[in-house]
Amino acid sequence: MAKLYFYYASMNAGKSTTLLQADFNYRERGMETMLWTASLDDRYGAGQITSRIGLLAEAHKFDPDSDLWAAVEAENAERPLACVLVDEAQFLSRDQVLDLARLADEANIPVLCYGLRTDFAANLFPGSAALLGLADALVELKAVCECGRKATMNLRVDERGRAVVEGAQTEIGGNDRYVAMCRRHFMEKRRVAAEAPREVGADA
Ligand SMILES: Nc1ncnc2c1ncn2[C@@H]1O[C@H](COP(=O)(O)OP(=O)(O)O)[C@@H](O)[C@H]1O
Ligand SMILES: Cc1cn([C@H]2C[C@H](O)[C@@H](COP(=O)(O)O)O2)c(=O)[nH]c1=O
Ligand SMILES: [Zn+2]
Repeated sequence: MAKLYFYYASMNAGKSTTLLQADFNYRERGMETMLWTASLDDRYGAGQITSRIGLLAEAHKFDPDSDLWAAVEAENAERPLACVLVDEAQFLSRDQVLDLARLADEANIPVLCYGLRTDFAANLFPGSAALLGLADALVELKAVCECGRKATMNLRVDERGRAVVEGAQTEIGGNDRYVAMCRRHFMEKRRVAAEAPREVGADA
């Protein structure tokens, strides 16, 4: 029976690299894959999965209205799929995760999702919460904090590198906006930022 996998990590842990490697493994054996990524993450051009080490591939784009069940079923009828690979899975809705689970259960297509566990405030993303609840297999990928511990958290920083403790959950960015850290250093940086006196004119 096919499974729904969730490969989760902080930023910079090699999620996109691992996805592209898995895709390559299937395709070099002559098997068909279907790649997806979030349309809102347009750092490298919408509809492209790019890893920091330079690998890249074209992908289908999902947004909150995308019907993943219908799109994958239609593709599978054209060319039988060995698996479906989804990057930026934290941005899936709960209903979309339910559709991915159904693709594994009813269409027998393995679905491999890659994404963040938590946001800059240590809260689960909707897609991650649904995947943690529904996936058959949870696999943690690892990044390293500046202190050498496992980096499980994502610190959002401003242009001067100071922690940002408030804001919208979604803010697209890369190494300029986020630093992967262990929990201890994540908490420490956020506490320092929360206690720092506000700059005069900061709201102007
Ligand atoms: N030039 C490079 N050569 C080898 N590894 C690199 C290079 N640049 C970045 N990396 C590594 O690639 C990883 C980030 O890969 P990526 O797939 O983009 O991460 P994620 O999708 O989890 O944010 C990090 O471990 C980083 O150290
Ligand atoms: C922590 C956090 C991240 N995001 C965004 C920033 C990036 O565009 C993606 C994650 O990219 P990855 O390197 O492929 O893991 O998610 C966000 O919108 N809000 C957050 O709190
Ligand atoms: Zn640390």
